Amino acid sequence: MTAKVIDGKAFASNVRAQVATHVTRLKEVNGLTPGLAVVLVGEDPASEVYVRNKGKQTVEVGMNSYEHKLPAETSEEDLLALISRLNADPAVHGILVQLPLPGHLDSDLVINSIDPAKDVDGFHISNVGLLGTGQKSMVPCTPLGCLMMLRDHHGSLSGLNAVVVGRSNIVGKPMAQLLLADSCTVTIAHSRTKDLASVCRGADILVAAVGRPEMIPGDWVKPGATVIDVGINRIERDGKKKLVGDVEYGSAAEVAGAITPVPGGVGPMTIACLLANTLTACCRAHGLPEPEGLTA
Ligand SMILES: Nc1nc2c(c(=O)[nH]1)N[C@@H](CN(C=O)c1ccc(C(=O)N[C@@H](CCC(=O)O)C(=O)O)cc1)CN2
Repeated sequence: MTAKVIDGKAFASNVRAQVATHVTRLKEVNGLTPGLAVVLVGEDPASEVYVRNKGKQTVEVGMNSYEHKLPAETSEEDLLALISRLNADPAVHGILVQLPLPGHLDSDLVINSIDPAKDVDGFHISNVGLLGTGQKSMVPCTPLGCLMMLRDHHGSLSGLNAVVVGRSNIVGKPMAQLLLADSCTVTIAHSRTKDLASVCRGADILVAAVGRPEMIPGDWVKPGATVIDVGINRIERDGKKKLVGDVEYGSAAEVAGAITPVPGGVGPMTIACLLANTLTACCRAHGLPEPEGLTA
């Protein structure tokens, strides 16, 4: 079997087009323009690229983008003061602090200082709790993107065996909650899981989010399974720099029914879902109906 390749770039472009249509209507009918504030502390090169792309795509869908670039040595007090101002600003519907933060800043403290209604990353402890208890929340962007692609491919996910490899707060745990809410039977596996290979072989849906280059080979994949590769690992091979996922793409694509590539799979969906979440936050802030198909 050769797997169907799930094209995240095309999917993300479609999500952005839907967001743009809603934004146009919000402006025309309600006189509202959703606004997203992105805060970057320090000069991490990958983060700078992500933040630049976030700002560019925010403007492209017709929203207002507010970028705050702070020096690496910014104090916690100054960062919290900025977030407090953004929380109070009615033009800002979404706030995002780019991760990772420099080591002297307490990420949990910073994230939990964001107004949960504006927490478009879905990382605030209130949103984590709401998601875990099946209540309306802001949903983390990467898992939301994975869910959209899975729903599109399968229709219903009900009753499917899903294995999520990785237990991070940003991807693994929220992904598992979303799959559970869609009535999958969910296993969260990780580096200490016994016989990880056979756990993975039981998965109809295999989500790899461990951050270890090509850790999952094709013979861990159940024939016909859907493989969602969240890994973004920069490696050097034959003297060339390369981006690979957590799954060994070549061997897995021979066995799987469908698979996301790296690059061009899950990655582009992260920013598309950030825009969708900002739109959702704006609609909720103004008591308007939420955009259909763009939330969990
Ligand atoms: N506050 C947050 N910080 C971080 C998040 C997040 O969701 N919120 N996620 C990642 C970085 N990230 C967005 O911030 C992100 C990662 C990857 C991509 C992407 O499009 N990847 C491309 C490859 C791009 C490349 O060449 O590097 C792909 O997979 O095709 C977008 C956004 C950590 N921090």
